[in-house]
Amino acid sequence: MDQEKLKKYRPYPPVRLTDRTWPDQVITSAPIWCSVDLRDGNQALIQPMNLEEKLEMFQLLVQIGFKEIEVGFPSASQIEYDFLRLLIDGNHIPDGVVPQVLTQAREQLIKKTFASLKGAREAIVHLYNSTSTLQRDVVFKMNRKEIIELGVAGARLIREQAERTETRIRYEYSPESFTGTELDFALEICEAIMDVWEPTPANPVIINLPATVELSTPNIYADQIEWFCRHMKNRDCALISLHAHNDRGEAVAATELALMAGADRVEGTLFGNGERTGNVDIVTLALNLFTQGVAPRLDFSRINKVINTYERCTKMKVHPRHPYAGELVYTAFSGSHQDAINKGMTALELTESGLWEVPYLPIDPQDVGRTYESIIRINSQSGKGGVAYIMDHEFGFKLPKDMRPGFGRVIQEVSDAYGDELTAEMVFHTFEKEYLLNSNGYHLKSFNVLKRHFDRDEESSIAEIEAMVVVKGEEKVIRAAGNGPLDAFCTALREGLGLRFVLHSYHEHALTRGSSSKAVSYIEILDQDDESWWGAGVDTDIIVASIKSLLSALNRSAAKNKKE
Ligand SMILES: CC(=O)SCCNC(=O)CCNC(=O)[C@H](O)C(C)(C)COP(=O)(O)OP(=O)(O)OC[C@H]1O[C@@H](n2cnc3c(N)ncnc32)[C@H](O)[C@@H]1OP(=O)(O)O
Ligand SMILES: CC(C)C(=O)C(=O)O
Repeated sequence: MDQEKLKKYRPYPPVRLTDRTWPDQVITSAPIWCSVDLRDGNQALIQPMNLEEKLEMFQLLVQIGFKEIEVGFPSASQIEYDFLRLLIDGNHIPDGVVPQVLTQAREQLIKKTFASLKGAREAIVHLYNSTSTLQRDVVFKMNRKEIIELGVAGARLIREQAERTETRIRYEYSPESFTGTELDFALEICEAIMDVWEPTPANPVIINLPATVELSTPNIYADQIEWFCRHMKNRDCALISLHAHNDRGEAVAATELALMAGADRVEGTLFGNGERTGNVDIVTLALNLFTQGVAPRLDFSRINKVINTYERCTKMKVHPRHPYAGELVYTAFSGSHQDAINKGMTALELTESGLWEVPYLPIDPQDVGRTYESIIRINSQSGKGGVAYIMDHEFGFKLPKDMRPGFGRVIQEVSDAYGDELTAEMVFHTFEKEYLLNSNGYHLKSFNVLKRHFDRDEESSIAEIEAMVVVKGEEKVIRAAGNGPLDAFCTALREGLGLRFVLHSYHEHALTRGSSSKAVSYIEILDQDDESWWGAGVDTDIIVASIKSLLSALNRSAAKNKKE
């Protein structure tokens, strides 16, 4: 980049706080949450929500468990005002949920805000004015004293109005653009406002310290919050609230560190909707707590429902890689991840610890209402572990470990040629084509066990079989005896058809999914060149499944020799 352009920017100054304590703190409980989806989120939409959408969003927020919801800026426009009226007149605000409204420190706006609240049981009135050096100079053209007077005048009017209404009013003040404000000045104006409102420990004020624009690394926001909490008078009369924006992509981290630094409350939005790069994402914050074993006191156990309502109301899309919620966040395409997840899921079935410990998956998808189905998806980056996972979890085929590399290579070839993701059905179809339906060489027409005797020790067990096998379109009857039907069939193939191979390994299991009465058999042979070939066969009769499986291996070997 052009070096000259760097001269336009300067580093953010650190906070002088050498004895900071927040790095040693651990978050052990959820903060008070306040959703600002209907105000900060809504004001950033290309098409702000209409009344129906606002109501649907409000009801979603209530279902999630928010107890404080900033429902708008009722003095700003008719629709914002009407929404307050709809909530109050329509009795849509459940007990225990407090609506919050935002206003500037301007007389007409404050009066209209109170008019909008008529009839509400309780409300938080949120006053703000900008305090940063930049806004003082450029927007307000006021010095520090005048900015304090503006805020204090607004606070006085709010108190007067609050004393005249039946609604129980709680107060909130934001020195807007706090992170662009000198800390001592932010403290001075907040204390001046608190002097007007006279909060008590039983009736505390909310002091909201917003990173209106995210300007620094998260540790500096945490330092600012710790500094503020340590220097303010009457700390016990205030709830310190955070309101981070995501301009540097660090809003979640900044909020977490600032909670460690002593804040009590968080304002944010679902999926981080909000001005520019958005507000802090409450879904991520809450589920980050959840994965540490801390109750988030918000319910995201049906995340898809939350996504659907959010997308419908805001007309925004949740990114496929959004933490905890994105379409792809519980999916591994790459081979080594799939292998590790497959092993982790299997280990989980065996452990009694009750702990969720699966590589690459920090949360159990089922805890947010997602299924395991999409954990592993197959494309050209995938490996044998992922393919085995799909065969097992989607279709109930537990491929023997030594069979997996061969089928993995088959899938790799198919996905390379296809150039796109393979669905689970395509994986299974490939398995069927490669192993179960590959009857182009030897094909079983009939199979009979003529005589069967077995003793306990299998020392003098004997079986005689007769089978009709179609070889290149021609039916051939073969017979032989052996110590079991499979052994007899091998001998019949060698003696009757002149085939040369050795049976190397054998596996079988019942198929529990789909066709519950069937079994699958997997057989590995070594051909005349000592090369290994796996086959598979499915049947209601396990012996027939093993015969089919042997023919499958022979056919695969023959097809390879034909190619050469
Ligand atoms: C960081 C945040 O998200 S803060 C919330 C921002 N949200 C919104 O602004 C959405 C809703 N706002 C609106 O619809 C409009 O801005 C309204 C209705 C509130 C006000 O509208 P208008 O008065 O017509 O216009 P506008 O917003 O441009 O007013 C700017 C004036 O308000 C002053 N002002 C801005 N913020 C404040 C404040 N918090 N307290 C007092 N005065 C303020 C400005 O200094 C400016 O004064 P000037 O006219 O003397 O230059
Ligand atoms: C009004 C304040 C809290 C705000 O939205 C911000 O600073 O981002």
